[in-house]
Amino acid sequence: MNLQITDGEIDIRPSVAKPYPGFFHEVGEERFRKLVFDHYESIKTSDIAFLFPVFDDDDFAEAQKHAADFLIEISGGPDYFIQTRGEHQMVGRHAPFRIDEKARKTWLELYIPLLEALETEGISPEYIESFWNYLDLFSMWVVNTKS
Ligand code: HEM
Repeated sequence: MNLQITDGEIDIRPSVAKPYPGFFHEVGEERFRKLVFDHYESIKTSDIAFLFPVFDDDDFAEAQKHAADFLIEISGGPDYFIQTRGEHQMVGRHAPFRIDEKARKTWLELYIPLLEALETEGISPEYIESFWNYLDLFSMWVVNTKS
């Protein structure tokens, strides 16, 4: 399975394909939520923890839920994010946070062991890769600060 991080550059926003719907269907909503939950848990002890509301359990749980709702929606699941948060506006929603290329790479790296675990659980590598490719490219959109 090929989970490589592409070098990004500030203000370069590539076109991005959504993950294959087969990824969400094969993983299932419960396991998908656990994936995003686990990613946020690993953020807590990472170099990018300072960007997130790690000192407020309720705010952190809300952030976790919003991220899962969004990724489920983008992966072909129910439109939870639009219903509760409105328009996606991901660039604007990330604008208050100083996100540089290094932070992006850390954010992505934290997904790698979690996605490798899905492969060992029997999820098709090509589905996992399609989700990864989405994260790899779309994460470039939210970089707003020079390293
Ligand atoms: C594919 C890439 C990404 C997606 C799909 C994504 C998605 C989201 C979503 C849906 C939210 C919640 C927005 C809201 O409900 O208002 C969010 C919040 C946030 N994201 Fe991202 N994100 C991505 C990449 C990143 C990266 C690379 C970083 C930083 C390294 C980052 C940092 C944050 C922060 C700090 C918040 C605010 C947390 C809070 O609610 O306090 N995101 N992201």
